[in-house]
Amino acid sequence: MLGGDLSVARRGLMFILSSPSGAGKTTLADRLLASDNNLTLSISATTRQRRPGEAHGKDYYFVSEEEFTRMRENAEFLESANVFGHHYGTPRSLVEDTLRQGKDVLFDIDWQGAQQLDEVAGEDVVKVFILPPSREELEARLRKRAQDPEDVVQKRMAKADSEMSHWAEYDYVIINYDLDESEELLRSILFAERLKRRRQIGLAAIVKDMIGDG
Ligand SMILES: Nc1ncnc2c1ncn2[C@@H]1O[C@H](COP(=O)(O)OP(=O)(O)OP(=O)(O)O)[C@@H](O)[C@H]1O
Ligand SMILES: Nc1nc2c(ncn2[C@@H]2O[C@H](COP(=O)(O)O)[C@@H](O)[C@H]2O)c(=O)[nH]1
Repeated sequence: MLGGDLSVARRGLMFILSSPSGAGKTTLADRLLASDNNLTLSISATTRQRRPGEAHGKDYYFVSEEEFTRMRENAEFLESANVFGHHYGTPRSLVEDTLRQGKDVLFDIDWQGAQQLDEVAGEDVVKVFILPPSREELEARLRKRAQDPEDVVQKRMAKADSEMSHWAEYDYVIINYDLDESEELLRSILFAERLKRRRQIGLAAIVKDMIGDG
C-alpha cells in the first residue's frame, strides 16, 4: 500500500483538507481512510444539527452550545471556528495521541482551522485545498448530496467565493474533476510527504549503522 508501511520510525503529520462546502473533501477523506492504516480521522465536535445517516462519534461529536463552550474554555480544542453559523472544533487528545505513535491525522476543516493548526504545529502540517471544477458544479454537488435544505445550500454557495479565496494559503491545490483521479493525487502527496527527511526520525541511526561516522 502506497506510503502506509514505511519501516523507518517516523514523525506523524497533520494532513489537512479544506474546500468550499460540497467540493468533495469528505468523500475523498473517506476513500483515503478506507485503505490507509496509518491515517486516522480527526473527528470534530460541532453544534450543527446531525444530517440523516451521520453518527455521533463517527462523523462528528454532536454537542450542545453549552458543551462546546465548556470544551473550548477547558482548552480541549486544538483549533475552533464558526463556520456557516455553527461552531466546529478539533478535539486535542486524539490528535496528540495519534501523532505521538508516529501515525498521521487527517483533518476535514475550513481555512480558519487550517490557519490555526499552522500556527500551533507548523512543520507537521500539510495543507491541501480542494477546488470544484466550477461554481455550477459545486452547486450541483451540494444539491446532489441532498442532505441540506435549500436555504442551507444557498448560504453555503454565498460563502463559496470567500472560502475559495484562501486557496493560495495551501501547500497543494487539487481541482476535483474526478474522484478516482483526486484520490490518487492525494495519495501521492501523502506518500511524498511521509518520505520527507525531517519526518523520518529513525533514518539517522540507520545510516550511521551503514556508514559509521564517516
Ligand atoms: N469528483 C466528483 N464528481 C462528482 N461528484 C462528486 C465528486 N466529488 C464529490 N462528489 C459528490 O459531491 C457531493 C458533496 O461531496 P462532499 O460531501 O464530500 O463535500 P464536502 O467538501 O465534504 O462538503 P462539506 O464541506 O459541506 O462537508 C457528494 O454527493 C459527493 O458524492
Ligand atoms: N475549523 C474547523 N472547520 C471544520 C471542522 N469540522 C468541520 N469543519 C468545516 O466546516 C464546514 C462545514 O462542514 P459540514 O460537515 O457542516 O458540511 C466544512 O468546510 C468543514 O471542513 C473543525 O473541527 N474545525
